[in-house]
Amino acid sequence: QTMRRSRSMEQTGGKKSAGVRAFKEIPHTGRSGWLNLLRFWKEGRFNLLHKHMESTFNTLGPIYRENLGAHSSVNIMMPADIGELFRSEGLHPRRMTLQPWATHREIRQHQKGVFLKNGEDWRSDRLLLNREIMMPGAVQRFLPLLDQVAGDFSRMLRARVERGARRSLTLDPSPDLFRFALEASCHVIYGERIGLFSSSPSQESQRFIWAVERMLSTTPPLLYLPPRLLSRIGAPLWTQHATAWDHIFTHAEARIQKGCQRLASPNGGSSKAGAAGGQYTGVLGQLMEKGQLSLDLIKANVTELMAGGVDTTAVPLQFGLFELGRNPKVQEAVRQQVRESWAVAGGDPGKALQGAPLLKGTVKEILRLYPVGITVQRYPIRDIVLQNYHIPAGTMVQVCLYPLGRSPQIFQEPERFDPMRWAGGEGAGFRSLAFGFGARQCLGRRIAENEMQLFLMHILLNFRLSVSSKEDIKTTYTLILHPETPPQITFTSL
Ligand code: HEM
Repeated sequence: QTMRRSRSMEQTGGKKSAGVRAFKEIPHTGRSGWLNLLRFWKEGRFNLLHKHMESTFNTLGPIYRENLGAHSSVNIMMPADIGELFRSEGLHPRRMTLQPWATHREIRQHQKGVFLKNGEDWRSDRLLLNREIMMPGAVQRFLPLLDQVAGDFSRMLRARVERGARRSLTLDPSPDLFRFALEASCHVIYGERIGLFSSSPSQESQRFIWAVERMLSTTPPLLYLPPRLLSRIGAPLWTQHATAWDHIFTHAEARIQKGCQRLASPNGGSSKAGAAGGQYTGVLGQLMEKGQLSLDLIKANVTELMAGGVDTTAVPLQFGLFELGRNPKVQEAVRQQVRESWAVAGGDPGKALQGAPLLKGTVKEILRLYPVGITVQRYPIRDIVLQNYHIPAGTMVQVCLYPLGRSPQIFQEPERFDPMRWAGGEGAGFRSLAFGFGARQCLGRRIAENEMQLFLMHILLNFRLSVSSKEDIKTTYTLILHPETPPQITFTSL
């Protein structure tokens, strides 16, 4: 495909102006969405969507259109274009609706949380939730809870490692990482520890972890087919998807009921918001005490937070342990800073993180190379011009995070795992976007960032990490990006 542009656009410096005539068609991967979808299906390309995007940008240039089934998007990756998209997202930014999720809520008559809502309804709920999840005061409240879980995880692992004669253990840490992330989510959201680091974690939790994985993996193929039709004919894929969601709702419902009972008990509530006997009782407790959201909306949002909060942190931590293991010098530099900071922080997790900016850089670096969600979508509310192409208002524009993070046009030596790069100017302006951007960015961002940093802090204080092979990990996409085969990591006690 040749990528020709409007001459008059180039003459006006890329700004749409009165002199602009026809805009050329954006390069595309094929005109028919249904033919494209069939090709995707036949070639098993759904699981390699991130690689497909990367190679398409290499072939067609920094902007292209893709039609898949009934969906059509303009795909972009350059920071300047993303900035322009952000400026046109409006007061109620919209991303692509995950229709199978929405259909599940409608069929089961559940309320929708902020992930699925739009317009003023979304905005008013989101502003209330921000106060309990995103604002600095909320972070101060939940930081000690995350620190406790991360510290306990390290102690549990240390005890296992030291049971052997060699003070070292090689394992696939992914099952432990999922337990860590679920334990951390339950502590922050319900104010409750659920004992997942014991030798016999509950079956209920194992089922929850399984259900989230199944719900995620069945979403991408269902996105392109009409879920209402599939539910009517009882298609197996739809049945699996809906059953997985039902499990997730049942798990959340049980925890919420427990939380309600605890808060209603004589010493459960107190004059302090969200506190039971002066104790922080998690996001659920805060929301219930404030009473600004109805109980049904609290349930809907808490369920979404639980569904969105486990794999999204557990999976990048797998990649992170691997990258630190295969880059011993980087690992040592981060550990050095963490040790110094920990020594002066006096057990205060907030202070410890503040004094170790390389931890923040490490998390950014993990998400640059392995963004959990590979795209962020927006529908601009006004016509915009990207790469000299005219994009009408209402077009779905996708920011493609995987190609962005690995582009030599955007990052120097992008293949190098280098947390230091974020300390310099390289990070400025729409480059670190794994959590999205603007008012609609990830609601769990502060939880996730702190959870991952504290996890890595305790691991680096206790263990040296190594890997037997430095080969790149093959990745696969099932709504989130994860390793095709989880890497083995060697933990050696320090
Ligand atoms: C490394 C971990 C995570 C990553 C990379 C991530 C990424 C994202 C992204 C890209 C979005 C869309 C943002 C946008 O459209 O601009 C999003 C939305 C969201 N995320 Fe996360 N997420 C992570 C962890 C979490 C956690 C731990 C939770 C819950 C505790 C969570 C809950 C949500 C919710 C509720 C939304 C929808 C927000 C809205 O539409 O207003 N995420 N996330």
